[in-house]
Amino acid sequence: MSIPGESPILRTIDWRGRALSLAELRRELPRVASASTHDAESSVRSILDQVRSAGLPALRSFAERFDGVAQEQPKVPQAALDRALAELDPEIRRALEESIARARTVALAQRPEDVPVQLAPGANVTLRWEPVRRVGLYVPGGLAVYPSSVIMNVVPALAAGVGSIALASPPQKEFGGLPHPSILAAAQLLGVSEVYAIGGAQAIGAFAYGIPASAGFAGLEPVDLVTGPGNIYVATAKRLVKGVVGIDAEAGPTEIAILADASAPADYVAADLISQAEHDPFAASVLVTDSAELADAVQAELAAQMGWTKHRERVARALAGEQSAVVLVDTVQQGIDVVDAYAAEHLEVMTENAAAVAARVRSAGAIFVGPTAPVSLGDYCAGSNHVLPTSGTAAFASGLGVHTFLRAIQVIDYDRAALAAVAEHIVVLAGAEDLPAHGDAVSVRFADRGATP
Ligand SMILES: NC(=O)c1ccc[n+]([C@@H]2O[C@H](COP(=O)([O-])OP(=O)(O)OC[C@H]3O[C@@H](n4cnc5c(N)ncnc54)[C@H](O)[C@@H]3O)[C@@H](O)[C@H]2O)c1
Ligand SMILES: N[C@H](CO)Cc1c[nH]c[nH+]1
Ligand SMILES: [Zn+2]
Repeated sequence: MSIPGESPILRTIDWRGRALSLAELRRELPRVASASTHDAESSVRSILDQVRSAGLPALRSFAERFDGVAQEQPKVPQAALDRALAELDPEIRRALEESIARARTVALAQRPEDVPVQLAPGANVTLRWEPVRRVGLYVPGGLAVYPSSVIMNVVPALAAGVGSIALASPPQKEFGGLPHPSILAAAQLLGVSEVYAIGGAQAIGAFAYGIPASAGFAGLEPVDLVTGPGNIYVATAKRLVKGVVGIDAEAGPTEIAILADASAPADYVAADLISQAEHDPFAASVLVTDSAELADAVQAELAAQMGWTKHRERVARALAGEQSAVVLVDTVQQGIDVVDAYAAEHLEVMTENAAAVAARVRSAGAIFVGPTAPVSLGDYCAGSNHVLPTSGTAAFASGLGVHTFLRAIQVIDYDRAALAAVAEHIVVLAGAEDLPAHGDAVSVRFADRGATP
């Protein structure tokens, strides 16, 4: 299928006959978005500093500079939320409602139970799940607008029992400086009324540090946790405010890796690679295959499909970037080793016995099994969450879910007899650590206090 003389869309990394080295893989298939995150760091740091020190005037100036919007204050009035839902296209409303229903079913089922453990009569340790008090949810709106990300952020937060939710999305010039109406409508559908027209790093700063009230603006209370996806500026800002507030995983520019063998339909593979490349020029699309024939067929399909795909310029930049490639391997097992080392945000498995192969994968934000589970399904309507770890952080981080919005509190409840049973061990260990006051704090409870006067 490859067209002789036509240059391939994706570069090829030939890993056949080579042992896998994580360091080499990282060098040959770099996360360009991650490298650019470091470049963005100094400008993002300055944005955050200005938001922290100047508050509202800084937000105004960034809205003007980055979004081309003259903004008095960023809070979206309730009337605008009402209007957005009233005017929402009924077909889009039905699709959003289906997406919400599926996400909610999954999120509610994933709520963990408390874990009470009795170690002896009167000796109890319980793991108690408590929702985060107040969260700030970011919904992107630069190159594309993401009402689906409203759902992915809000539904698990509500399922976890978060009591206070603020949401921010970039102001849009063509909508009078408000976020896109579909975003407002999705927020209103979910009952979120604290919505701000703030984009990028400045939104993350506003959530982390809060914005004091001033004339005509009631202020923005700082949050305890910031979640949500975004471009390199958003991802960098989240990384920089971590510690001041909690963050979910890094959910930066989108990535798709596809592990496929000769059984995979080349047109599906190409369509899926393009689907995620259309998010961002920094998006990564990677095919890992043991079939040189499939690789050729996918290259030809990419060339054909790029002829008609709407955002072909963005897609072409993403596919031509160093972050995108075809990786040729000897076997599907070697392919599993490569995708494990790569730890993609999204991994599709399109091989014979896809479920069995997927079960052997250890690192990915989400795994899509077989030819009828494309990433687009998870983006909108699978019931799974599309806010997922990027840049290899899937090696240690998870996608957004109810767990993101919960904290595990350990509750220790020992009665006197239960404490007495371990008192000696505590005194001994405290002595071994040369922290005798720790032992004394136990011994005092068993000392004879004499008769009460
Ligand atoms: N990993 C995930 O879970 C996930 C999910 C959905 C979307 N995404 C990603 O989210 C991103 C959305 O990006 P987007 O750009 O469309 O929207 P965005 O809302 O993330 O970014 C737009 C904002 O970026 C800021 N900005 C633009 N240029 C800037 C500059 N030069 N300096 C500082 N700030 C600047 C502006 O404030 C603007 O409002 C894409 O990369 C997409 O792949 C990731
Ligand atoms: N693929 C994105 C996650 O990286 C999510 C998304 C939203 N809309 C379309 N796609
Ligand atoms: Zn997508």
